[in-house]
Amino acid sequence: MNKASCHTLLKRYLHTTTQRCKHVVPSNLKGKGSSSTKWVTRQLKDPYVEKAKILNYRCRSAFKLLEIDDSQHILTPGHVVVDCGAAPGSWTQVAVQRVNADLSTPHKPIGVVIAVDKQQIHPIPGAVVFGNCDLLSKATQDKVQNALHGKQADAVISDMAPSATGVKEMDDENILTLCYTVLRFAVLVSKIDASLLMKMWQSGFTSKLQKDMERFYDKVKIIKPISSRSDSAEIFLLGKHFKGIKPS
Ligand SMILES: C[S@@+](CC[C@H](N)C(=O)[O-])C[C@H]1O[C@@H](n2cnc3c(N)ncnc32)[C@H](O)[C@@H]1O
Repeated sequence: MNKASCHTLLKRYLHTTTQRCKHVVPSNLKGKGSSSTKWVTRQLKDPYVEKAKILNYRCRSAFKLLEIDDSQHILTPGHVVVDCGAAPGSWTQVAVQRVNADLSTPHKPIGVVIAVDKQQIHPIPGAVVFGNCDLLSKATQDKVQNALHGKQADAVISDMAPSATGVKEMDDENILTLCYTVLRFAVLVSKIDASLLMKMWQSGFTSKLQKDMERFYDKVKIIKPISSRSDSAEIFLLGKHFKGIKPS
């Protein structure tokens, strides 16, 4: 293949992939010839990208949640789940499948999944979606709480991440702000025994966050799924068995 047709092929692939999973193209790579080519090459080699296309997931991230849930059992038929930072929607797709999976008892109540993101989310059958809604704002948090119609969440899951600036200290602080927002929100909307799964970038703040989660959850562990790229600082903190808020 000559250089021109290779470039056309990569451009076409980049176009179709970004239609599915816009946020995955790191903004600092967009428009930069060799870096974006490197990114496309990595995508082409990534088996999870291909698998996501075959299984109709909007994003390769689906496999991280599938993998975590297979071993940790966070999502159960009938569950109420809040998915924070949900766009383009692959975690929501997985959650909808898992909370509605019990076909053996047709009258069992079906699960509820509420998805929220500050970007647009295209409709996901079986989920209530709030796109263009920033979870840092009280208005968004109120909207999600109202959509729960008095129910409490069995699981709050968050794959939220800020746009990376490239300045590590700033990026670490930005994701930490998101994590504490999710923790506070989870404490507000969760039922006793609920779970909280959230993404964090490994940093000096990780153990403090883990300790703070332990005030509210019986068990807190750090998970790095195989499907999470090994060169990424991404980790997931999982809190299980929400203890509720004890009066001090
Ligand atoms: C890695 S993506 C999530 C991918 C998603 N879990 C999936 O499987 O499709 C991170 C998302 O966090 C969202 N996000 C970042 N800050 C946010 C905020 N303050 N409120 C809501 N969403 C936010 C971004 O817009 C982005 O869509």
